[in-house]
Amino acid sequence: MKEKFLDLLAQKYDSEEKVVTEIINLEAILDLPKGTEHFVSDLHGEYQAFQHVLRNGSGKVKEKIRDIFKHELSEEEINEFATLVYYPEEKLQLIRDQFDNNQELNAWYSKTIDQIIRLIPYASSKYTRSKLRKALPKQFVYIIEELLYKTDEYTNKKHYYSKIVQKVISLGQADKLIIGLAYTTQQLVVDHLHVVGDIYDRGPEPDKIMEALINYHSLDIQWGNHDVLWIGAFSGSKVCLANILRICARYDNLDIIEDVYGINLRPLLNLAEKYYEDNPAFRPKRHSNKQQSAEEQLQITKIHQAIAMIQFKLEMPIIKRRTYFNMSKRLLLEKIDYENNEITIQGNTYSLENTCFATINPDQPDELLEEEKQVMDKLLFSVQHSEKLARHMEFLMKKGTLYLRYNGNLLIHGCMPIDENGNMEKMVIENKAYAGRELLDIFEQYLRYAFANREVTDDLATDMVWYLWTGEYSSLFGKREMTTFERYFIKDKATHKERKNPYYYLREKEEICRRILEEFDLDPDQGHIINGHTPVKEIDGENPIKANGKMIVIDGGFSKAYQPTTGIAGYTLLYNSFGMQLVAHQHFSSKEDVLRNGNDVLSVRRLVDKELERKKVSETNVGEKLIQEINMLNSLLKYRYMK
Ligand SMILES: O=P(O)(O)OC[C@H]1O[C@](O)(COP(=O)(O)O)[C@@H](O)[C@@H]1O
Ligand SMILES: [Mn+2]
Repeated sequence: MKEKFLDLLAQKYDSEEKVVTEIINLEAILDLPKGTEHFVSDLHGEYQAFQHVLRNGSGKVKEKIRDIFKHELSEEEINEFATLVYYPEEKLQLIRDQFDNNQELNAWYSKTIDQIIRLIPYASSKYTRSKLRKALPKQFVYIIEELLYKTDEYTNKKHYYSKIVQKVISLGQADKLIIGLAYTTQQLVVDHLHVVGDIYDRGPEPDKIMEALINYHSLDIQWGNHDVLWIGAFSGSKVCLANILRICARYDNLDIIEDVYGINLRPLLNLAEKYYEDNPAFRPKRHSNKQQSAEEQLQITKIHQAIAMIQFKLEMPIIKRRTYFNMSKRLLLEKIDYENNEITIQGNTYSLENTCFATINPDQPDELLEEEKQVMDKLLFSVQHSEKLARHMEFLMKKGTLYLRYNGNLLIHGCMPIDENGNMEKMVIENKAYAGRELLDIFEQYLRYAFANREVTDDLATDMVWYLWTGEYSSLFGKREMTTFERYFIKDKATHKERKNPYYYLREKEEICRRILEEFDLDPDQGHIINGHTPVKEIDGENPIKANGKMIVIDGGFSKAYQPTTGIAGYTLLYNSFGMQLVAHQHFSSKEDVLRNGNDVLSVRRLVDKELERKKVSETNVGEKLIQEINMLNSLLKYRYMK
């Protein structure tokens, strides 16, 4: 077996020199400082704010510019230059408009090309030449390398370099070169991105975030509860589908469904028009600047009710067929006194407000009307046949996992379900108990199975994806129940409360975090848990760094809808060879504001951890793989060349 494998490897490395060169190359990489990891979470459709953070590397781009040019450029010029690196196309356009003759513009080009060429070696100092080459704009690799590797000792070459730059400008290539190098810089500053969940829902442009991620050079995703809801819908779960439509209606984002993913909402609208009226509890949240007519608002309000009622009905058969989901408390449509418009929950009776029960048969409240059934069948068909959605969901599956162990840290969107004593909570699935890492692994297996078998819509795997959205032992939800029904129909706020898993107070304790890290076979002295999911209320003095630095919560709320409660516009985390830094972002106004005023509200930094010695690639996940490769190549060297 081993010989067979080595024979195959020998096809690629077909000479002694090739094997040796690769070994030397890999050994050299192991000795380089580790690349910068960038962590973001809870993007919630806020593409503009997200891409800004992505483009500025949470402040790293400006930091590099400042390091090099602080003695040469004013703060204003540094801001200008940084903006050019973030948004090269738009910034170039603005700059071109400022000059009224070509001579001045060309002088600007020449100065700028020189500056950006000086930035590249600094930004790439941690990488091999080959990695840098891969990050360069392809059409200009030769020219850029000539410019990069100039040495001042041969002054007679100086003329030659300025000739190259002049030629680039006179041939009208300056813009393209600057744009290419700006993206190279962005790419060099962050080596790898982690998206710790919740790309979808609430904000208006999750699809654009997905496109940006698809085009990003290196990343992984830990699914959030909202992401699995979309995966569930695509995998055939009608209740997940009803939920995503309900949330889109609630946040006035139905154009994502219709215009972006091409799903026809007409049948749903017809149903909604037939059975529903205006209803204050279902009017869309006004959080965008979108202009909307009264008629449009009314339509959305009706759709919102139609789909919410379908959702409540669809939940019931699942709760009944999966008793171990332990959700019988959520069979609310059965607990309603339809004559008196009241509901009794755990012995307390509440009157119901803003009800819209026209499609409910009180004798069998979970029964869908024939029309409702047809609407859901059509919607599911269109969802599963949307090419764009398929591409986005496939990418989520390819890059995503429920949790990730990476460079000693545990990345997980929500929580590890634990009890008051910090023990891993057990869930019995099909007569077998699972807890801790095993539970998360089985959840992920079900999710992958549901995705692979999309034509089946009511098997355990498909139901389980919905459980991940709302079940008490879901590591993504982390609460005991979701009180959507109560929030629509019951005034008493006490019924709206969603009790959190004990994890959310116990994670303040170092001891608990250490136990969880151990559960995942991670070194508790070295590792951290990195969570998203729960907005950190900076406004109330909540600290995102918990448990003596073992726990870091980076959901500061990109989501505009949640910013008033957090008082901040999101946290991100950076982890480079010197340690970890938490970055707090202020409210992002707009790209236009950044472009015109260089307004790039500087992020506050908090040091999470400082490495005593600079961390090298050899100590990382990537390093581990490289060491394995080196071992294989050494075996090949022995086997083939007797060395
Ligand atoms: O703010 P909304 O739209 O009412 O949503 C509230 C619902 O969202 C959730 O908080 C889940 O979403 P998050 O993952 O963003 O917290 C539920 O627990 C809750 O019922
Ligand atoms: Mn979440």
